[in-house]
Amino acid sequence: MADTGAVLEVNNLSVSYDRSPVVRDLTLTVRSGEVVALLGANGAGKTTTLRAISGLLRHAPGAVKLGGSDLAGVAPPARARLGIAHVPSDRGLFFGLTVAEHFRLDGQGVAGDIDAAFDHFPALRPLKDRKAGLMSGGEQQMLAIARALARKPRLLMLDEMSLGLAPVIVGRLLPVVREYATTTGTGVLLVEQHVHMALKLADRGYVLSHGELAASGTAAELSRDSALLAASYLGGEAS
Ligand SMILES: Nc1ncnc2c1ncn2[C@@H]1O[C@H](COP(=O)(O)OP(=O)(O)OP(=O)(O)O)[C@@H](O)[C@H]1O
Repeated sequence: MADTGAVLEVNNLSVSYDRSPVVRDLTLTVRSGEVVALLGANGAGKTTTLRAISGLLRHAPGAVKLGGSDLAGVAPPARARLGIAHVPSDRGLFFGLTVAEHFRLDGQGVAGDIDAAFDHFPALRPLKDRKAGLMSGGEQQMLAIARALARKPRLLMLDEMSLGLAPVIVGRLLPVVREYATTTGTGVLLVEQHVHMALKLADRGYVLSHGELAASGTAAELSRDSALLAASYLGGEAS
């Protein structure tokens, strides 16, 4: 088990689109081996937060640190090389490419790399030569996550991995992520609509409301405070 230092530190992060602030003064931490849930209603600023951490949106100096190093001014590809893997909600796949070709595209072409990725998701193994566009939503999400894991990230960010998937499928994917974090020390920041499912396996969580931090705590604490979660969530999923 790796050390438990902070992999990601977000300090007073503020992000604007065309000068309208969308994320305000957000501070959060993801430690090595932790799964941290980032929760909140539609439009609360979760995706914007992940995009700023990836370097796709500008942020102030000191607002995003990876392993203690300030990432201000570091471009997205360089952040990826430093160990940030970001799986966007559309999964970032190429429908005309096969499973194996996705790994080759990422420079993970050797059999050992692909095999290690398939160890996390054995269901992908027989689909090696299948085009992503011909796979089910669950299989596509497995590929998207396996691709990210094959890069052995220090920080894995998953945006709405459950989008379009049946809860039973999500219930199979999330434990793989949990196990990966625990065994490798990778920190995971998980944006998830299925609040209860996320809090069941997360260590801690942060709740965003209108771009600001509305609550934070251990997953157990947040799960108990269903009134607060529901209030922050508008949709009332937390009841
Ligand atoms: N490219 C953009 N230009 C302008 N405003 C944007 C842009 N992307 C998002 N927004 C706005 O920023 C706010 C936060 O959006 P964001 O996607 O970060 O929320 P979210 O919490 O991830 O919600 P969702 O679950 O709907 O994706 C919303 O009001 C959204 O309309």
